[in-house]
Amino acid sequence: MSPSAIIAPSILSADFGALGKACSDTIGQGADWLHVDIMDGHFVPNMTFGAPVVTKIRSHVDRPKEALAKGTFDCHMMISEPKKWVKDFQKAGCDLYCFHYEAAVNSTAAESPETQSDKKTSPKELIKYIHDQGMRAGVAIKPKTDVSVLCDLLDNSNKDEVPDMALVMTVEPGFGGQKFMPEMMPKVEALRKRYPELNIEVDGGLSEKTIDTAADAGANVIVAGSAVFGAQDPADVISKLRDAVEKRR
Ligand SMILES: O=C(CO)[C@@H](O)[C@H](O)COP(=O)(O)O
Repeated sequence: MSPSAIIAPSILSADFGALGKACSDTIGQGADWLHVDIMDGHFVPNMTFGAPVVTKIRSHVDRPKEALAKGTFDCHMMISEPKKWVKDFQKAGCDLYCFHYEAAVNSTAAESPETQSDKKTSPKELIKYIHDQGMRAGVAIKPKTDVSVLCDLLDNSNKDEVPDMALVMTVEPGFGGQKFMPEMMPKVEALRKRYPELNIEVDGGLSEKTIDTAADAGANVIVAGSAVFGAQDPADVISKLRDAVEKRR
């Protein structure tokens, strides 16, 4: 049986002027996780916010002890230097640090003084580093990236270096409100077939109209920004997204 449905509203579509309340409201409306889009204006052509904002919004959400409980902060790091910010986000209350494979393989920047000699960190080293800080690690791929890069990481026998979640982007990262790309579904199908228990997240253009396609392919972690925060009844949308995933398990 595949893992249970996890609905993670993307707060990119929330009211940034009242972000703390928006986060606690969406958890109250049935969301499991909060999907927090971190953009640096370099890896993607848009900017959001950094760790200090995560610290503040974290204080608005109850945090049960279990790591994968309601209110898990699922931070989607659309940034060019993913290793540089691991410790800051851990301190801020991030539970799941999801970096982009493309950023990790291209990152050549020096980070904190302790890692300055280590100019390049491989994705598997970065996963271990995230685990060492006590967070779960996710790896995201952009639409043009082949799913085989995720399989290579997931097939590693050293569990410390294996991601806890795979994120298949269903839009080009950078903005909310874009059109879902159904042509990404073969990636999700391939992952689900090979890793029945993996948390597979899809992100971009998910709504009541597109959820069946994603759920049929095997996605169980559903990110939805405009569909939830733009809804008259967000609780109803969250419930419908969940039902669509659950009925296929
Ligand atoms: O990562 C991103 C965009 O880069 C997403 O998380 C979007 O914020 C999802 O928004 P919708 O497509 O659901 O409106």
